[in-house]
Amino acid sequence: MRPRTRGPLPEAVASGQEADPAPAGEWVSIDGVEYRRVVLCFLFRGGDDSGAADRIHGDRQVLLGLKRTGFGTGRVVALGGKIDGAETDLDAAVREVAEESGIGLVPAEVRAAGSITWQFPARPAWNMAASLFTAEAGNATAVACEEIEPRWYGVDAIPWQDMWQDAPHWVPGLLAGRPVHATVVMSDDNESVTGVVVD
Ligand SMILES: Nc1[nH]c(=O)nc2c1ncn2[C@H]1C[C@H](O)[C@@H](COP(=O)(O)OP(=O)(O)OP(=O)(O)O)O1
Repeated sequence: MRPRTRGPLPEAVASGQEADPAPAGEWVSIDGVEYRRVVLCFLFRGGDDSGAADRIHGDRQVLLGLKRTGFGTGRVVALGGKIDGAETDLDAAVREVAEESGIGLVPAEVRAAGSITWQFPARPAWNMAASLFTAEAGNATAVACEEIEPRWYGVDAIPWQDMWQDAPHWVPGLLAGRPVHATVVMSDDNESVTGVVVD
């Protein structure tokens, strides 16, 4: 992706037939399309984090959460959310993990793991561009908050049916320890997927 501008929200994001008020947050223009800037952080524990090819087996687990409020309510998602003001993507990831799970990460131990854009052509106000991160959580305990109910899943027991429909296209790479760069275009129902490119 090629970010061209970065800054406060546009007043509205036009969809052709309608113009939704743009949700608060930081917006970025990529190849002429506006996206709200967000972060996602996949926390892991147990198993083998050495980069071995068979690392996805064994007792390795990833922390996901049931979204209870806001965008994506009812879906299982990775921890994350909007970038606030001038904070860095890394700072946003550390803050969101703390807010949504109570787990305090050391920024230097959080790894950049790529990027993804989600385009909702029928609802451009929902377009988002995420920086992806991964981190080891050790034996830290995850605590639920109002917005999300975190839960550990075996990396070979991911609840795909409860996640966004695009997740099976790009999450497995992260679970296998590979950085992911993906673009997703959602269908007009804002649920199914029209196009996905994953590098
Ligand atoms: N198609 C999609 N597939 C996916 O797996 N995650 C998606 C997605 N579209 C958006 N997301 C994620 C990215 C982002 O972290 C999250 C929504 O951001 P937020 O948690 O900031 O939304 P909220 O409306 O809950 O924000 P607040 O009102 O500030 O709590 O949904």
